[in-house]
Amino acid sequence: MDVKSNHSPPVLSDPIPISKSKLSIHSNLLPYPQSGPTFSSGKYIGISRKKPGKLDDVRSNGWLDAMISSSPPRKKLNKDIGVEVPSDDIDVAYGSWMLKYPSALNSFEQITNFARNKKIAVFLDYDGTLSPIVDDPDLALMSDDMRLAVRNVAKCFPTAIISGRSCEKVFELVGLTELHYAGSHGMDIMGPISKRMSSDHLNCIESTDQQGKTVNLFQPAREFIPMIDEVFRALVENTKGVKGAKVENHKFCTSVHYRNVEEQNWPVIGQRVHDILKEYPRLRLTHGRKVLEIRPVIDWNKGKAVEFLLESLELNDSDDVLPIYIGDDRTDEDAFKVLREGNRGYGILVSSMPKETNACYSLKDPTEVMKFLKSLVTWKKLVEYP
Ligand SMILES: O=P(O)(O)OC[C@H]1O[C@H](O[C@H]2O[C@H](CO)[C@@H](O)[C@H](O)[C@H]2O)[C@H](O)[C@@H](O)[C@@H]1O
Repeated sequence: MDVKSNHSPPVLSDPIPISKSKLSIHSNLLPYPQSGPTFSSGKYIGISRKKPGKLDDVRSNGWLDAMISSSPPRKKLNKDIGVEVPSDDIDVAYGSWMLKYPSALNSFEQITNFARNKKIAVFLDYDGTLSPIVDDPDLALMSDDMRLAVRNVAKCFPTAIISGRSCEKVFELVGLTELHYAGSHGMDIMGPISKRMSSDHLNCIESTDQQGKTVNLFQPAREFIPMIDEVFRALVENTKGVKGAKVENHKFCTSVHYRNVEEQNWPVIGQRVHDILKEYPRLRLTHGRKVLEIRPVIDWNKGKAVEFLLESLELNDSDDVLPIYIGDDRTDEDAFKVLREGNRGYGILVSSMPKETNACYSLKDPTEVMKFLKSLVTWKKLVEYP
């Protein structure tokens, strides 16, 4: 199945400005390290209160560049596409970027023509996709209209939300029981009950969800819970002097937000995280939207979570199924890549800025996401009851 073949091979924009060989930095401290194997067990290293490293670390290993380029503000100078350009030029750049990643709304007919006689499965990211990006992560609420749109979609198509937040937190924010949830970048999946999945996958057990419904719980990074908790506490301690910094514990990963930190202190926050992470070779760093995300070095991500959920939902026959994944973040690229590489479905990037992506289509913001979800429901009803 050739979902969309008119796109050149994707180039990720994640900045890795210097070669790994030039500096002898441990791979977990380089930006966007490759996923590695799962480690069976082992004691983690306690944090030694050593002298903090020099701020040069975060400059030389590319962290600072990645921090600066994440979530660039609109109508300001844009460093995300490599050069600083005024906002008018950004609009022009956005227009030509959209030739490559057309609006999923304008291309709706093309998408649904392809979906005819197929089962659509919908995967949604939360922050920046269903809720707008706001300064305080605790206030990233989705609107009632959006909740209704997601609910209606979930009634028509198998639907899952795959978020960087903990499963509990994202369920608390969304509050819908009609869909499946995967938290911690897919490392905490609450999927449909499946005997085959629990026998095929280690770390997959039967459990009950918040409503007492039996679910399949898949937690491939279970053994890292104490380590993440330890690192979370160290991060809280080490960043508490930096005004605006906020640390979140997502059980299988932890996030350090710098959105509200003065830009002049970004090297400080980066360096503090760096100093802690270098004590934990089994953890790695990824960059989100003004957030540093620390997670286990295991071969698992949102792309694997999509594959796992498709299998759990018995939707992994790719000729018959069209998965659609909508997300805004770098971590969503793993899911876009899975869909693109297998020619399996459509990735839709939510962005109002030009960005390199593995997605096929784009939507500007959560408002457009909502319009797209509503259109899917209308289309489904028309197909069913013409
Ligand atoms: O995978 P997601 O559902 O997109 O989660 C990714 C991160 O989202 C949250 O942070 C982002 O949204 C915040 C609220 O709008 C914003 O303040 C922050 O700057 C963004 O990075 C969440 O708080 C993180 O823990 C998630 O990892």
